[in-house]
Amino acid sequence: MSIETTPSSAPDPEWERLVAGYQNSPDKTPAAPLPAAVDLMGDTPLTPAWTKTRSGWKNRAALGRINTTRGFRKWLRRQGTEHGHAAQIYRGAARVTVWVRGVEGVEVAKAKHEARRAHKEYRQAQWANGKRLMPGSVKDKLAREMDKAAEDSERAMNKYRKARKDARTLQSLRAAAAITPLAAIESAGLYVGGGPGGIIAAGLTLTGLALIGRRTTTGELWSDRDAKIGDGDRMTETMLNRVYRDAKVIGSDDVLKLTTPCTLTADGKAWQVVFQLPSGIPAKKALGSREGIANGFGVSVQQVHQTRGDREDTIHLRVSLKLPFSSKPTRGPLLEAERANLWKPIRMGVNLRGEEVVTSWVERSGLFGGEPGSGKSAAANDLLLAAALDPTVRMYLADGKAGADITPFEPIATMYDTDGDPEKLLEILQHMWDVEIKERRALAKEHGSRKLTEAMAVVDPRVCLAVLLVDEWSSYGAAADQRTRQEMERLLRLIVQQGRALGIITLAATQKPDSDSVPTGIRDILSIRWAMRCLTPQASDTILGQGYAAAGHNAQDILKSQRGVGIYMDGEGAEPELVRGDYYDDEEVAVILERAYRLRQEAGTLPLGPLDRLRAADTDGSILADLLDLYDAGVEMLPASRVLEGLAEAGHTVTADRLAALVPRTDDEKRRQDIDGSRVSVYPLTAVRRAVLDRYGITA
Ligand SMILES: Nc1ncnc2c1ncn2[C@@H]1O[C@H](COP(=O)(O)OP(=O)(O)OP(=O)(O)O)[C@@H](O)[C@H]1O
Repeated sequence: MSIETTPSSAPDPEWERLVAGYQNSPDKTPAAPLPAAVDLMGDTPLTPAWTKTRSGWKNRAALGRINTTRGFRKWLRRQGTEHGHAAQIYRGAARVTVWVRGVEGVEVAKAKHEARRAHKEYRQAQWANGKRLMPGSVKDKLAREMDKAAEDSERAMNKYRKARKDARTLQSLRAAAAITPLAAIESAGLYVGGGPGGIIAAGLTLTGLALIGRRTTTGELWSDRDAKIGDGDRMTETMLNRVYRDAKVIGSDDVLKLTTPCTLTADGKAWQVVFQLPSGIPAKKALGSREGIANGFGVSVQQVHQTRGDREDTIHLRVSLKLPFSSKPTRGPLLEAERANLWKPIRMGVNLRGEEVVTSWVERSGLFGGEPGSGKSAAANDLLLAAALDPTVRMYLADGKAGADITPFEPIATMYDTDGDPEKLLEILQHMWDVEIKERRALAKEHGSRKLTEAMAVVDPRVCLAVLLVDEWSSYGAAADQRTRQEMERLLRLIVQQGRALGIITLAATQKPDSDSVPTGIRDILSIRWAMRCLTPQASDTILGQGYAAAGHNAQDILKSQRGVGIYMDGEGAEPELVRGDYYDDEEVAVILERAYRLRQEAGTLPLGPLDRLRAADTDGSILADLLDLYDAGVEMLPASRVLEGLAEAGHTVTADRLAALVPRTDDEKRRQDIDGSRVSVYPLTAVRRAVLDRYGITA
């Protein structure tokens, strides 16, 4: 049987027909264009047509402006760091210099050391060889050693010279390598573009150096993406939803509707976003879940700040990258201010965004509270020092703690109590009610109004503001008997209520803000509140108002280290915010008060001292004032003859009988005393003071 075969190279028509439709070589024919896809979503072209409209261009321009401003702010922020361009250029120049110097210096130093050592050995060998009286064999040996040392020294010296020469050559080469391109660029710039070309070329050189120095010595590169929160993430929409879900503010299927994107604040200190909560979830729920939210972001509660927007479902969230207010406080403006005007709003401090918080105190009163050392007195100083620098303002100051906080104000205060004495506070309140309020009411009537205003003050110098500070009311309450306490409360309430429109600003400060220490009736009419760190949410609510702690404004959250920081509520209806008061240390307070004293001296508004008031009363008052002047410091009694003599010198004709009638003495005080060896009739200082108080109500 034979099998018919065909050679493999022979054409096979049947096979050719089968593979005719398949090509295994690249197709040279151009592919037919595919038909355009149907625009199912209706979103082509990619750049919507509206962007090319007038308003579209306007929007683009606005966006461009925003981006430019942001870019500039970022650049400015960067300049203060080691990534600033000046720092980069400096680093670049330093690196180039180091490179040009090279490392050959080590070799040269080594060779130099070797040469010195060899030379020293040669000198020693030479010295040994120079000795006389030694056997010839030893002398020969020493001579050989000396020759060898000379050779070694010569060799080491040559080596040192060569190392030095090599180093210089390499340094010159590197310097040429570094300088030639710079010189070439500069010359090209000058040649092509003249002066401007030279400047551009210098700019290029600096850019080159900045590029070389862009890494810090620790190898870090600049990135504005380092604004991370918590575990090191940037705030994103996904993160936000996760955090609010985990904190159980929204359900697991709910999503927050972002009104703005998550962005860094202009100062680069926090992330911020505005969003709407899903339908049916009140802002209160989010505001009350600060701990959970802080936990979700991995930051401390103090770093999370939420405020309600203008709608019940809108939240403004700010997450600070660092603990806010942990840096040094900024310098208050009063140190530089020549004078102040209390009719205008005054600066109290700065808020979280670093913006200044200003408040108008006209027709307002305030309550500052917080645990001891939280910064109440410093905060009160923001108002008191501004008031002091307005020479028209009368100041009434009382400190129940009997501390030293208001002592520096004594020379300019109309009345003050720094002893925590309830009787003295009562005297101040009585004076304000009987004199200040009465005079002011009459003045307002004269101007045909029920209020005293700045416009009236401009035309009538008698119209002015007055500040009443009652620090630590509770201490006065505790030290007073029931009748005095009730009277103090009654008067304070009347002064706050009626003095408001008549230009009297009342400020109460307390360490323990509860209803025992600040009577509710008074607390409710004090409209500006500042809650410094408190020990309980209840104490915080006592200052700010019921329900604020639950709504996320809890002064207990303020850290002990954040002194002078408090939740500030500037009048009715205002959203509370965290504010750090301006701080003036004791020396700064003294400087400001010295200026305040001078201003008042020039304006003639320094308060009358007790002796001035006594002199102004009547002739007897004038005699008593001069009599008090006779008692030098430390003198407790004066002989009657000396008193009569002193009064005659002061221009008063006073007989012994008239003096006895002016200054009544007890039987004990009338008893004669031994003075300079003789028994004489005397007038004790206490008797004179008593007479002044009984007759004129003045404590001298
Ligand atoms: N705004 C502030 N910035 C920085 N430090 C401050 C600020 N306010 C207060 N301090 C610091 O806190 C300390 C205590 O402040 P301050 O005396 O005002 O507290 P206080 O609440 O009035 O205390 P007390 O109730 O005992 O009188 C100050 O000595 C100061 O060091």
